[in-house]
Amino acid sequence: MPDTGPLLLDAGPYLLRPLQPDDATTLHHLVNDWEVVRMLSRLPFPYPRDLADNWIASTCQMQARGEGYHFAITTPGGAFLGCIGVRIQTLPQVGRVGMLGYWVGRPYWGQGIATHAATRMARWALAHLDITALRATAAQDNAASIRVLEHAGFRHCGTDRQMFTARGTELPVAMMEANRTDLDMSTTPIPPQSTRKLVLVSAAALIDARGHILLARRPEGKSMAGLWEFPGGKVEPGETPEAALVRELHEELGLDMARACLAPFTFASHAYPGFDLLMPLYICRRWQGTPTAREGQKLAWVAPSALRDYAMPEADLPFIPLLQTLL
Ligand SMILES: Nc1nc2c([nH]c(=O)n2[C@H]2C[C@H](O)[C@@H](COP(=O)(O)OP(=O)(O)OP(=O)(O)O)O2)c(=O)[nH]1
Ligand SMILES: [Mg+2]
Repeated sequence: MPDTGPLLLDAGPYLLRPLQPDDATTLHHLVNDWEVVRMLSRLPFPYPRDLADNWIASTCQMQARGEGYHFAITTPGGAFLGCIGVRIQTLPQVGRVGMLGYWVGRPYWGQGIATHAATRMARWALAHLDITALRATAAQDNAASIRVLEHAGFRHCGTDRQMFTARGTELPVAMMEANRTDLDMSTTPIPPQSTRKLVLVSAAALIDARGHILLARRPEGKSMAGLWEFPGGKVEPGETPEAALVRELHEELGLDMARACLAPFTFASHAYPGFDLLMPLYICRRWQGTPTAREGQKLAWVAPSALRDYAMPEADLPFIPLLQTLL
């Protein structure tokens, strides 16, 4: 067994420690959740209670034999949040690699826990284990997990298909890899919350007499080029969100409208890899002029039921069901 140093790791505000037999009840309670299990390739659903005991016992054996290292993710106070682990595999041509896997209980989603844990675990594994690289797979429909791996410094290295026991079918997966040159072992890659940039963007759902919504396709050269968005743009210093939107709709589409025609509808709050987006979405049914693509963007009037056919930035996805309900 390699010298791994103490197996109590700090992961930002969380802790990683080896699994213990008395974790079984909480582990079972959190993992026996369809939304969790459906993203994990080898786990059955329902997840039987005794599997939790057996799994924890097997992680102790794997660790003793130097075959795998599995940790509980906890708060500093010891509350159990999820699991993360690396299992060593020897692949032809590649040699020994660590397969990274993790899950976080649904009540704790959206807090960056998996990112902190994966970031720490990846660095720990490459620093302490005799492996050439770490690999991980995530179902293609698990965007959150793919983002976690990207944040932790993994690169996309291909696609594959994997059996997902709970879903009873093979699914496409993203294959991701990180080696020692991918990860800057000396620094903590997650910026502290205070250094992340918050970007305020105002956007509009322009709705015509038929109840269709105007989408604009972000042009080449802009970030997220090719995705369909709600027209709008960044709020400049000193501007109100409404004034910014009136200005943007004029600049981008040649429309004129009164601020009073913008009705606040909902907002998006989304953590992109490089910044946090806060984006109020206004509903607008009255304007002057005909929307004209002034920035080389494509425009489309889209029926609410067809919104899902247009690839959108991740931040916008929660808008779709809300607009479908409204219209
Ligand atoms: N306008 C708009 N931006 C969105 C949407 N969804 C989403 O994630 N964004 C992101 C993309 C950008 O990072 C940011 C808006 O930036 P932008 O590039 O459109 O800003 P802008 O119109 O002021 O243009 P620029 O002068 O900065 O190039 O918000 C959306 O539905 N509409
Ligand atoms: Mg814009």
